[in-house]
Amino acid sequence: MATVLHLSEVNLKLLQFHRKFSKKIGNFTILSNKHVFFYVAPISSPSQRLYCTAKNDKETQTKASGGVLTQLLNKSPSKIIPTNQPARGCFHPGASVLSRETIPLDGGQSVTSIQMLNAMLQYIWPRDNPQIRDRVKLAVSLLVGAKLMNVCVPFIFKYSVDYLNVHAGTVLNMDSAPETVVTVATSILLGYGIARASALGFNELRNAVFAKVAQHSIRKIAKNVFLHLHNLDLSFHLSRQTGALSKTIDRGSRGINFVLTAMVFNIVPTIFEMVLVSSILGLKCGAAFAGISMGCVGVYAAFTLGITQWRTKFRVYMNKAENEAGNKAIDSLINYETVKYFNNEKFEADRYDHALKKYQEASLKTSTSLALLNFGQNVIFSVALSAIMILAAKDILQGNLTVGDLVMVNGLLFQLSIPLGFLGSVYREVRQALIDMQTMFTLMAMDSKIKNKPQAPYIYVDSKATDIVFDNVSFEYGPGKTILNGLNLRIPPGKKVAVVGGSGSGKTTLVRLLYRFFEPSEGRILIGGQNIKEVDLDSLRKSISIVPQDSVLFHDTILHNLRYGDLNASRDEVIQAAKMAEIHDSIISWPNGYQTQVGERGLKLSGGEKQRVAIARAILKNSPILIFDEATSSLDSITEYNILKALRNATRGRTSIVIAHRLSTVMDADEIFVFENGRVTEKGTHQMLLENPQSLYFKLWTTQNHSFKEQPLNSGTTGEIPRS
Ligand SMILES: N[C@@H](CCC(=O)N[C@@H](CS)C(=O)NCC(=O)O)C(=O)O
Repeated sequence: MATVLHLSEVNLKLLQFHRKFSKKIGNFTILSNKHVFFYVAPISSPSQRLYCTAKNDKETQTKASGGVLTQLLNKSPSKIIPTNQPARGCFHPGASVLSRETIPLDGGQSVTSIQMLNAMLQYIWPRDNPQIRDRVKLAVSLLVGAKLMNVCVPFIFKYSVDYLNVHAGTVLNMDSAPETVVTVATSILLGYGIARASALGFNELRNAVFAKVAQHSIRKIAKNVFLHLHNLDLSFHLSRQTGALSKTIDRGSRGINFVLTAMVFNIVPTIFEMVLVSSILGLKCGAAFAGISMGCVGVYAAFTLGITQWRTKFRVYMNKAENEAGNKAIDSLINYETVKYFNNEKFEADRYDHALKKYQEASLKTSTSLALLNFGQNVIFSVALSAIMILAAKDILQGNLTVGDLVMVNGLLFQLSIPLGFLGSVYREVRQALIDMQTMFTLMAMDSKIKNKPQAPYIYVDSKATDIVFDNVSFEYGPGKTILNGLNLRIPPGKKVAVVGGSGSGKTTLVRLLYRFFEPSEGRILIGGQNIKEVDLDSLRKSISIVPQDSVLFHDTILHNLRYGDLNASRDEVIQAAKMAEIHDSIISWPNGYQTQVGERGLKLSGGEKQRVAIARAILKNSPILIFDEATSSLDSITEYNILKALRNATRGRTSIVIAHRLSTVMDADEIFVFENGRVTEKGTHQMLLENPQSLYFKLWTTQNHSFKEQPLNSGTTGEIPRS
C-alpha cells in the first residue's frame, strides 16, 4: 500500500515538532521536491494492530509518524531512498519479509542457531556487568511472579464460585450470619481483582526491568559489529554496498531484540504457564486433565507451525509485490516529464495496476490462509476445552469436583490460549530474526587479512631523514588483474615527488599499498628502512596524511569536518589550518560560519571547497608524509590555482607524493615518476622530461595541450591568476 503526498500538504510545523523523533528512517521516500512516497504497512485488522502496536512496536510507530518525513525533507530532493522497507510485522517490524536480499559473505564461517543463542546469552548475562545480571534475575523473578499470580486468578474465581454456590440464598433465609457471608464473598472477589492486577503489574514491571537488558545487549552488539566492520579490509568494503552493511547491522540487532523479547515475553512464559497449568490440572483434577491440556497444546503447536510454514510464501509474494508496486510508482513519478513527453500516462497506470493486481492476489492468499490458521487453532482449542469440560462435568456429577473447579479449568485453559494465539506469528518472525542474526554473526566471524603482528614496533619517521622505497613491488587485485609489476621507486626525505600516468597505471594502488590497505604480492615497501609489514599498523597510518581523490565529508558542521584531521585540535588550530588551506575566508562569509552544516557527504560544498577541507584536515593531522591523490582533479583552473597554493603551504618541509593526472599541478615537483603498466618508465624533473620528445611525459603534456604558465607557484603568491 502506498500513497504519494504533496509536500505542500504536509504540515511542516508538525514535522518540525516531530524532529526530535527523527532518528528512525522508516517508510517514506522523497520522490522529488514536490512529492513524498508514503509507505503504509499492511496490518490485517485494527484489533491486531492495536495489540501488536501496544505490545511490541510502540516506539517505532510513534517515531515513524513524522520524524522520518522531517529527516527526509532535510535531504537533497534529488536523493532517492529505495523503499525496500519491509512490511511491518507485529512483533518485529520488518521481520516478516523473508525475501530480503542478503549480502554475500564469502570468507565468513556460517554460524548455527545454537552458536547465535550462545553468543546472545553472553550479552544478556555479561560476566563483567553485575548490574545487568541483577536485572535479568529480577526480570525472571517478576516473570515467575506474574505467571503465579496469573494462575491464581482462576483459583480465586473457583473459590468464589464454590463459596457463593454453598451460600446461595443464605442472606434471604437468615439462617447464617449474612454479614460474614457478604464479607467473605467480597474479600474473595477483591482477592481476584488484586491477583489480576498483580499479574499485569508484574508483567509490566518485568518489561521495564528487562528493557534495559535488551537495549544494553543490542547496543553492545551493534557497536561490536560496527567496530568489526571498521577492522575488516578495504577489499571487503570495496566489494560491499555500504547500504547493505548498515541494513545487516540494523536487521541483525533488531533480530536480536526480537528473539530476546519473544523468548522473555512470549516463549519462555508460555512454556512455564503450560507446565504450571498442566501440573495444577494433573494434581487437582487428575492425569486425564493434564493429558488433554498437554495433548491440545502439542496438536495446536504442530498445526500452527505446519500451516505457518506453508503460508509464509504468500507473505513473501505479498511483500515482493508490494515493493514492486512501490518501485513502479516511484520510477514512474520520477519520470513525470518523460511520461508526458510520450503521452504514456495510461501505459504507466496499467503497469502500476498490474503490480497492484499481483499484490492484491498475494494479499488475498495471505488473508485467507490466516483465516484458515485462526479457524484451525480455534477448532483444536475448542475441542480440547469441550473434552476437558465434559470430563470435569462427569467428576462434578460423581462428587469428585465442584462447579468452581469447572470454572477454574476453563479459566486456566482460556488464559493459556491468549499467548498461543500468536504462536504462528512468533514462530515466523523468530525464524526471520534468526536469518537476520545469522547474516550479522557471519559478518562478525569474518577475519581481516591485514593485521598487526604481535608486539610490532611503532614506525619511526623523520621527514628530514626518512625515505620511502618501493622495492620490486608487484600487486594484483585478482587473478589476471595485475596493477603493479615489479615497481622500483625511491622517494627522498623532505622532497615533493609526483606520480603521473594514464588511468589504471597503478598510481592510486601505490597509495593503498603505502597505507597497507592491501599487501603486495611480491616485494617490500620500506619507510626509513622499516618494512611497513613489520611495524604497528596504527602508527604507520598516523605517519601519513592524505588528500584523497574524492573528498567525502561527514553530515555535520564544517568545524567538525575540519577537526576530523585531529579531534583534539583547538578551534584556533582548526582556523589556522583552514587559513593555510585557503578556505577560511569562504567559511566566514557563510551565515553560520564554522557552524555551517555541510549536508550529506558534503553536498552543500563545491568540489573545490571540499578539496580544501581535505587539505586542511591533512594539515591538522600533521604527519611527516603527505599524499595528494589527484587533489585537483575535475576543478576549474582558478580553483585549481588556489588549491595549488594551499597544497604548497601544506607540503613545505614534508615528504610528499603528489599523484596527478593534470601535469600542470606537478611542474614544480622535485622529481616526477611516470607510470606505465605498473612500472616507472621515466623519471626526472618537468624540464628534463620535456627535453625528450619521445617520452610519454612529453606526449601527455602535449595531449593535454597545456597552456598553463610554466612558472612555479611561489608560496603566498598574490599575483595574477594564470588562465588557460
Ligand atoms: N493466530 C495466528 C495469527 C496471529 C495474528 O493475528 N498475528 C498478527 C500479527 S501479531 C497478524 O497480523 N498476522 C498476519 C499474518 O500472520 O498474516 C498465529 O498464531 O499466527
